[in-house]
Amino acid sequence: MSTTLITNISELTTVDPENRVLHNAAVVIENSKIVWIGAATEAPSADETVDVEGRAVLPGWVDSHTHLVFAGDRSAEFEARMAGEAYAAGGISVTMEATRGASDDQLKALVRQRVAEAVRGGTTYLETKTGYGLSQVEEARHARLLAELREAGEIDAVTYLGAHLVPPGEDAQTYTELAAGPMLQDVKDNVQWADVFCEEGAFTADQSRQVLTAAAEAGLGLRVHGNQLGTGPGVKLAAELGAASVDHVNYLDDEDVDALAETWKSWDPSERTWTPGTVATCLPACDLSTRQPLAPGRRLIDAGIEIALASNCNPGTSYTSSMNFCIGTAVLQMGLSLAEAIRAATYGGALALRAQEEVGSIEVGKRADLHVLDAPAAIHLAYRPGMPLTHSAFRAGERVQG
Ligand SMILES: N=CN[C@@H](CCC(=O)O)C(=O)O
Ligand SMILES: [Zn+2]
Repeated sequence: MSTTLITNISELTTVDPENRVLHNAAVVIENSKIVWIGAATEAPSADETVDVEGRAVLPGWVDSHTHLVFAGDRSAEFEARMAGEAYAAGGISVTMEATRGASDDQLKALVRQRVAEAVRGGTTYLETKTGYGLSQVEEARHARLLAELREAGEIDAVTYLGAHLVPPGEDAQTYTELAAGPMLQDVKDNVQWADVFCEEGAFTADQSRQVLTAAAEAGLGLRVHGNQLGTGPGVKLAAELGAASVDHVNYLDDEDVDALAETWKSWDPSERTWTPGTVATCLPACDLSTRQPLAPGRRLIDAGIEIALASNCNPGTSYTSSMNFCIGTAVLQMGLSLAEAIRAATYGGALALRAQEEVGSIEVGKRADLHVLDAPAAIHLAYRPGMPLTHSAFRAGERVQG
C-alpha cells in the first residue's frame, strides 16, 4: 500500500455533485484511488509528496469519442475543404484503403502514438473505435488489436463501428446484414460498445436500428453518430433505443431536443442518482474542421440534457486529441461557462461511457485521474487558448505525464 500527497494546489476543480472549487487544497492518493481531499494545511502525511507549486488541478479529461485505428493521410482533403469543398462521408473509404494495408504492429504503434499524444494533453480515460476496416476480417482485426491495448491498460473502452460507411461497390442492405450478423459476432467479445453512423450517405434509420438492435442483443452498450451533416433520424433513434450517447448533434429540431430531454427525466443531476439518459456529445474540433455550425451545447444544457465534450480524433474530420482546445472553444464560442465545459469533458464523458462511478470527478473513492495545469486557475484554458497548459497528469494514481 503506497500513499501520495499532492499539495499546494491553488485551485482544485472537483466536478463533484456540489461543483466545489477548493483553494489552497491537497489530495491524497492511495494506490489507484483518491482517499482524501481538503485544505492543504490539514492534509495527512503520505509516503510521497508532490508539490504542484500553486498550479490548478482538475479531473483528467475523459475523451469519450475517438477513432485512433487508422493509417494514411487526408491532409489534402482537409486543405480542399478549407478552400470551399464540403465534407462528405465518402472520405472514410480513403482511410479504409490505407488502414487495410497496415500490419498489426504498424496499427498498434500508430494507436499508441496517438494515445500518448492524448495523455500529453491531460486525457486519462479514453474510448476509441473500429470503423476503418469495413470488412469482417478487418473489423475483427481492429477490435482484437484494441482489446489487447485495453487489456494492457493503455485505453479504457472500445467501440465497434462496423456501420461507419457502406464500402464502395457493396450493396447497402447486404453490408448491413453483415455488420448486424457475422461481423458483430466476430467482434463482440473484444468490445464494450456498438456505434453506427446514421446519416445521409452512411446508414439509414432502419439500417442503423438493425445493427444497434443486434448489438444490444449481443450485450453491447449503444452509441450513435447522428445529425452531423443535417437534420435526420439519428438523435431520435438514439433516444428510442436508450443509447448512452448520441454524438455530433449539430442539426437539431425541437423534437430532437425534446426526445433527448425525455431520457433525462429519471435522473437527478444534483444527487447524480437514478438512471442516466442519452448524453449529447459535442465535438467542437470536428465542427470547426468540417465548417459545420458548432453543436448547440448551450441549448442542450438549458433543456436539462447532460452533454459531453470529446475530441473525435480521426484523420477525416478532426485530427486532434486536444481536449484543452475543445474546452477553449466551448467557452469562447459555444456559450458554455468554464465549469460547464470542464464538467462536460470529465463527468459528461464518463456518463457517456457509463463510467461515472469510476472516473470523471475528484471524489474520495474514485480512480485517481488528475490533470495538473501549468496555470494557477483553470480559466487559463480559455484565456490562453493554444498554449501548452498541461503540466502533468496522473492516471489511476500513476504519473503518466510530466
Ligand atoms: N462521422 C463519422 N465519422 C467520423 C469521420 C470519419 C472520417 O471522415 O474519416 C466522425 O466522427 O466525424
Ligand atoms: Zn466519430
